[in-house]
Amino acid sequence: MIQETEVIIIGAGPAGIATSACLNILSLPNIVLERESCTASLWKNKSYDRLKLHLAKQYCQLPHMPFPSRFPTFLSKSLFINYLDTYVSWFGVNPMLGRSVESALREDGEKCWRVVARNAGSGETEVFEGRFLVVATGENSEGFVPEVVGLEGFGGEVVHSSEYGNGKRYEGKDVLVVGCGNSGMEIAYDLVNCGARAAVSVRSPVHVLSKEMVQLGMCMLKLLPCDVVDKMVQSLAKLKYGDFSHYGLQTPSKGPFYLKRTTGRSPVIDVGTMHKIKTRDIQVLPSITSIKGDFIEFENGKTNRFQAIVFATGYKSTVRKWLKDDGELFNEDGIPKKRRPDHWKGENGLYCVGFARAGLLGISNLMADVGAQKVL
Ligand SMILES: Cc1cc2nc3c(=O)[nH]c(=O)nc-3n(C[C@H](O)[C@H](O)[C@H](O)COP(=O)(O)OP(=O)(O)OC[C@H]3O[C@@H](n4cnc5c(N)ncnc54)[C@H](O)[C@@H]3O)c2cc1C
Ligand SMILES: NC(=O)C1=CN([C@@H]2O[C@H](COP(=O)(O)OP(=O)(O)OC[C@H]3O[C@@H](n4cnc5c(N)ncnc54)[C@H](OP(=O)(O)O)[C@@H]3O)[C@@H](O)[C@H]2O)C=CC1
Ligand SMILES: O=C(O)C(=O)Cc1c[nH]c2ccccc12
Repeated sequence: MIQETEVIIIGAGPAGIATSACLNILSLPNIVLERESCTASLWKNKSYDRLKLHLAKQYCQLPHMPFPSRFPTFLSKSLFINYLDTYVSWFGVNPMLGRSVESALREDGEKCWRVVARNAGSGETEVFEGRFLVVATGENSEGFVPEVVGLEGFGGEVVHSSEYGNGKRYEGKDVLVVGCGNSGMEIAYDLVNCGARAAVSVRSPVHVLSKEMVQLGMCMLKLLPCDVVDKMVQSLAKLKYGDFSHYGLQTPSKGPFYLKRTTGRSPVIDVGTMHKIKTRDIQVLPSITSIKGDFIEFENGKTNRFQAIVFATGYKSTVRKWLKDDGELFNEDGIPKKRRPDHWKGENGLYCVGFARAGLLGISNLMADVGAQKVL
């Protein structure tokens, strides 16, 4: 049996549920397909316990439902999840859960998209057809772990940051966190607070700002050019944190907001990690070259023993595995070829949401991007 609708939305994270809500308001029939057993699975099941939103709440709300004024400026994960659950029920979003999309294609001459999904309950495949297809599977669909010589022989525990809840079971252990993005830097801090000895392996320069500096920068960007804002927040960062190069952390030559705009890479928003690096409670180490048993060798030639590794090495989009005939919308990494605000619209009824390289802010801005082009 083929299930027919107007719009098929793949993914029930913040982007997918926001899209369905907007369509429900317009009374446009839609089906949301979600591979996991709940909505917003990244937030509910694949992020560490102490996670808080780094951006102020006005940058993280979904369309048509502002956060209540009683909510704090920076929401905890649980408050954000409560908000998402309320959003889903308020706008009648009703995803079909346990449906992992295996292919989506639009054959030549056909007027609709045909989507095949595996039902986790029955194990059978199901077919859906719709005039429009919205890809909302996210930039963080799958954890990325790099190939490291000798990793398979490592004796300790190895997890990706998406599997890390908290540091309780690492108490008293030596743990290496690979990657110094927001996940890696916060997990290292959490590990030390839980009684582990943590080190972070860093391969590239990184900006570190406080959440207040980011908030100030975002306000100033409405009035001032990016390079001026970058200079101001970098001066504030230097005043607050000082020079971290002698601890092993270099600063990029381009500014933090310029890099966010041009590459999507976020600055690290410090949650206390920098102080722990200063007090040498967290060690900064260079890239890994190889692993021999429990010993990990680094680019500076030094070798240290670790009992666990957390790969906080980022994520991959999985669009390329199942989306066929996407025209020119996505590149080979499953990320839109065009930059915001032109990134969301493909051809033949194909759209994507949540790929603006701007987190929740990109989803929050969705209606502004669409409105600016007068499509709806
Ligand atoms: C640890 C962590 C913390 C973050 N914190 C912030 C933050 O504080 N602020 C911020 O702005 N951004 C943050 N982000 C970025 C985050 O990705 C976005 O905020 C937001 O979750 C993106 O929403 P999304 O709906 O586009 O993607 P997701 O939330 O990833 O949702 C995509 C959904 O698609 C489903 N899916 C994937 N493939 C398939 C398939 N083949 N078939 C069916 N369903 C599928 C997934 O199961 C998932 O539920 C964070 C990311 C991580 C990893
Ligand atoms: N509270 C919040 O708001 C939070 C937000 N986030 C957001 O979620 C998204 C994902 O963040 P995150 O999980 O930190 O992933 P990121 O992609 O931001 O960071 C990955 C890190 O791993 C490094 N890395 C990748 N491959 C290798 C390799 N082969 N060897 C060594 N290092 C490697 C990268 O270095 P390189 O720079 O050299 O590529 C980078 O430092 C980001 O947008 C982030 O801002 C995450 C956590 C908390
Ligand atoms: O949390 C993220 O990864 C984001 O992309 C959110 C975000 C959007 N614009 C920014 C500018 C500076 C820091 C974070 C963000």
